[in-house]
Amino acid sequence: MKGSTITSTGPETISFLPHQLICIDNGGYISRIIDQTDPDYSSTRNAAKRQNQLISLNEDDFLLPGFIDLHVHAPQWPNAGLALDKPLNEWLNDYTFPLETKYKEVAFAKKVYNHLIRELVDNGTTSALYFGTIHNEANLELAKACIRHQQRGFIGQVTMDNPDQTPSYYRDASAKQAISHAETFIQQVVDLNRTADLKQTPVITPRFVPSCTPESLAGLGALAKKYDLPIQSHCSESDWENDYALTHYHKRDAEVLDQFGLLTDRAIMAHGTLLNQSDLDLFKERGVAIAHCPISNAYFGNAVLPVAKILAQQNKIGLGTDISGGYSPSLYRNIDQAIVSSRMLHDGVDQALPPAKRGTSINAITAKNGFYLATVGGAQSLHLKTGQIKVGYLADLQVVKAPYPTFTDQTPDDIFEKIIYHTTKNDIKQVFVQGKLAKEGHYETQR
Ligand SMILES: O=c1[nH]c(=O)c2nc[nH]c2[nH]1
Repeated sequence: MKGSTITSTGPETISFLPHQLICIDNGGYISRIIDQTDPDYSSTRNAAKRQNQLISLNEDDFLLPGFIDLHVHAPQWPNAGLALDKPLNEWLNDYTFPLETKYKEVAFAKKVYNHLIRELVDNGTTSALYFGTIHNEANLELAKACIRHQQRGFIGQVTMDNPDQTPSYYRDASAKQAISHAETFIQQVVDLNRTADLKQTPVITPRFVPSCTPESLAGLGALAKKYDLPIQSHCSESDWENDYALTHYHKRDAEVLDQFGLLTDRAIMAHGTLLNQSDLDLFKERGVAIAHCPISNAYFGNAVLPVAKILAQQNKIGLGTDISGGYSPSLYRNIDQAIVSSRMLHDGVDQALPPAKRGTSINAITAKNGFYLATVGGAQSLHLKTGQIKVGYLADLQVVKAPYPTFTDQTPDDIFEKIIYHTTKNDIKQVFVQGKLAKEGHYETQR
């Protein structure tokens, strides 16, 4: 591939390099990056051209790493944009659970999941961490849709067996049955992977503390250990959820998950808007990552996650769309919202207060911080060697056409910021996952 690359090199930094040749090996890894000043540049480019394997980007195209979405409720895609003004508990009971129960029909699952995965890939998302439903067969359709559309999926069979907090029409019959279904799903994905080029990963998925019994939480902790698998759940996502843990376990939400062996360095906890300092310290000690879902948090979070503080104290953190608590399938829009929310956290929101009392001491985040979360932060959270354009890393890439013409001279930082704020799926011309084309562009090879 020949063109300009933009990649995150740290929370505050990017590298912007024009005229690069990115060589990708047969396994889908970046094997070499050659600068135009390198004596091998012309011969390598010409050899690729002769073999009909050169993809050349235009001057106003840029090669970025694919994005990593750390929190998607796949079955909620038909509800994206609905009922966001309801409180979390009401939203779950009146909108979300009635929809999720429909996935007992495999044909419905197949239709929705194929549409969703296509949409996410078209928006530049090359890896994603999914909540499915309690239905084994539907979850398997989700894994198949990821393979079909060439996306690296991490897929959870959701566990929710607490009769006090789940409706009778949508719950696991017992803790024992929930654990057995979770184990069956792990084996089904292992079987599916035998014939798949792009491997999918099963994920241990207690929905959240309120919807599980202590027995299922303990069983899932044991299963995660037995198979050494990633774990996902929600943690301290709202006042209601925090109060539930305090009332029922006399512990904080994070401490309950920890008690059951669910906070490991492969765990990714969604939201965390109300994590306190001791929770964050516990997360850091255990290596737990936070999936920051800024659009969803604006509706259900009851607070703004202090991202600058979390980055400064080096907790693991990435970004999630949280479909359908978040309405947008685009991580670009979630980066934008993360920046906007952080500015409001810093400056404050109550205009009746004097400026000195209005905000907080937590700094606003930048486009570079957001880009880091959507790429490097996500990759670290999932233990993936991707998220950067770097030798030895997976070639998970997106080709973005600068959304608007440049009317004036622009620095690399200007170009980068405009891409972050303006890119829509129509500006993403091609997407590659593990070196293979996942979104068709209109490129001629060999230009
Ligand atoms: O944003 C959310 N979406 C959900 O589906 C959910 N379930 C528990 N807690 C949740 N939060």
